[in-house]
Amino acid sequence: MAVYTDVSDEELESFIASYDIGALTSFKGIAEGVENSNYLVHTGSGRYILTLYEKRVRPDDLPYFLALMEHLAARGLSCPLPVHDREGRTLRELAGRPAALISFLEGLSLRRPGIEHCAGLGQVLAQFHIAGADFPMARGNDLSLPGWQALYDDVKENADTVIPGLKDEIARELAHLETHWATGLPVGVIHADLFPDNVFFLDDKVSGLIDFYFACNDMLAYDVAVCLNAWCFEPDASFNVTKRRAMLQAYELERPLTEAELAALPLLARGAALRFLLTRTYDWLNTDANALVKTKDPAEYLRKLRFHQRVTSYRDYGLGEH
Ligand SMILES: Nc1ncnc2c1ncn2[C@@H]1O[C@H](COP(=O)(O)OP(=O)(O)OP(=O)(O)O)[C@@H](O)[C@H]1O
Ligand SMILES: N[C@@H](CCO)C(=O)O
Repeated sequence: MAVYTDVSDEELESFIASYDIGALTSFKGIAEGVENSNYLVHTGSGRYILTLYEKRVRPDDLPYFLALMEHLAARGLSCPLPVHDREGRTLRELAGRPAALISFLEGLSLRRPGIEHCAGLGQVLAQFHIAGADFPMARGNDLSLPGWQALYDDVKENADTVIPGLKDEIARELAHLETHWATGLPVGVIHADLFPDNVFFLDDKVSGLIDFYFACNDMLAYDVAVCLNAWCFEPDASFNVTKRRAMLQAYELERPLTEAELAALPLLARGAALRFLLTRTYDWLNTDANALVKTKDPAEYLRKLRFHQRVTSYRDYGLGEH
C-alpha cells in the first residue's frame, strides 16, 4: 500500500477547509501505487484524490505536472483536474510534503488488458501526444540515458544480490545504449509511465489517464516503446504480436509513426526496459521494509530487455506490416 506519509484527521480537516469543496466527511489511504502517498477523500461535494509527493518527485517539477493535467483536460483528454484552493493555488503543503488535491476519475484499471484494451490505449496515447503539442512548459526526461547511468551507479554494488549477474548485464546494456541511442526523432510531451495501472476503463473503453508524475519532453516513440513493454507481453514473458498490432494500428489512426520512429522502436524498447529494470532494482534495494508498499519485480523487466536484445529488426515483432 503506498502510504509513506501519515496525515492526521485534524491536519486534513484544516487543509480541506481552505478549498471550496465542502467539509471533510471521510478519507482513507489507497493501496495501489508505489511512488507517492495517495488518499481517497470524501467531502460534502464528492470524492477527490489527495496526493503527497514523495522521494522521486522533485518539488520544482510539480507546477509542470499540475499545469499539464489542466492543459490536457482543456483539450478534451480525460484526466484528473487539480483543484484550486480559495487563493487559487493547486500546489500546497501537508504533513511536511508537497501536496495536491485532484478530481476523482471514474473507471478501473485492468490487471490483464486484452487486445481491445491495447487498441484503446494506442488511441489515447496518440491523443495525448497530439494534445500535448502546444503545452508551453518543458521538462527534460531525467530518467533517460544520464539518469540510467546515475541509477546504475547507485545500485551496482548490490545489484547481484537482487539477480545474480545483474551488475555486468546492466553495464553491457548501458554501453550499448550510450553508443546507439536514437536521436532526431519527433519530440513532444510524453507520459513516460503509461502502464495498465495508470489507464482507467469503463465498459472496455478508456475512461481516463492518471499519474502524470514522470511526464516530460522526449521522443514520442519512446512513450510507444514504454507501452509496448507494459501492455504487449504475457505473464509467461512471451510478446503478443496481436496486442502490439492493435495498439499501433489504433495509435497510427491518430498519429502515423515515421519510418525512422518504427525503425528505432526495438532500440527504444530496450531503453524503456532498462529504465524500469533500474528503477525497480533501486526500489528493491532501497524500500524501507516497514513501508506499506508492494515492490515491483525487477526480473520481469530483465526478461523484457533480453527479448528486445534478441530482436535484430523491427520486423521481428511484426512491425512494418500493419
Ligand atoms: N484521479 C484519480 N481518480 C481515481 N483514482 C485515482 C486517481 N488518482 C489515483 N487514483 C488511485 O490511486 C492509485 C495510485 O495512484 P498513482 O498511480 O498516481 O500512484 P503512484 O504512487 O504515483 O503510482 P505508480 O506506481 O503508478 O507510479 C491508483 O491506482 C488509483 O487507484
Ligand atoms: N510503472 C512503474 C512504477 C512506477 O514508476 C513500474 O511498473 O515499475
